Amino acid sequence: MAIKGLGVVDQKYDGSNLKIGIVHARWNTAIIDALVSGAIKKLKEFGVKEENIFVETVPGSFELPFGTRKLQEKLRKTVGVELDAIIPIGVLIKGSTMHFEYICDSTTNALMRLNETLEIPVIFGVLTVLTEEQAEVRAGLKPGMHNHGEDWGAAAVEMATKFVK
Ligand SMILES: O=c1[nH]c(NC[C@H](O)[C@H](O)[C@H](O)CO)c([N+](=O)[O-])c(=O)[nH]1
Repeated sequence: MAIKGLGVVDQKYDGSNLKIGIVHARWNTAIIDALVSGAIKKLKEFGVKEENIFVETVPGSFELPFGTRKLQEKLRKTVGVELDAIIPIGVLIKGSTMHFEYICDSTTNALMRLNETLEIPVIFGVLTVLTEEQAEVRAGLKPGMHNHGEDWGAAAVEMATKFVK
């Protein structure tokens, strides 16, 4: 029996009144696109309306914290929308230098701190993998493998329902 993983996701959460932001990087786009699709698919399964899913992109994962914080501010200013949760999505793949480690660590800590700054759940949607194969597996791009983007969508709905609405 599989041990690791989120387990059964309780479908009782009603996402029909939730407004969810997704900020995704544009590095490793084949993986990003699969993760974003998985997150949106799961959000819709919980009843989140398409018009209440606000997607913005940034160049790379290092820009996710700034883009995540500014998306909430931009939506508040332009369309008067208050988000109930945000899902930053990025894919960091180890190269031949220490660049990967520094971006993983700094971005992860910055996103964690945003949970306090923004007062809404900021879901950790950043893959930090050693190979492209690991990224494909976690984006559900290998037969029978699970798309972690779905877990992030489910986490956003649960956290927003329990602690924001
Ligand atoms: O999202 C990523 N950004 C990456 N670098 C760009 C970085 O996030 C910034 O966009 C860039 O440094 C400009 O600030 C990556 N690598 O360098 O390998 C990567 O794998 N993934």
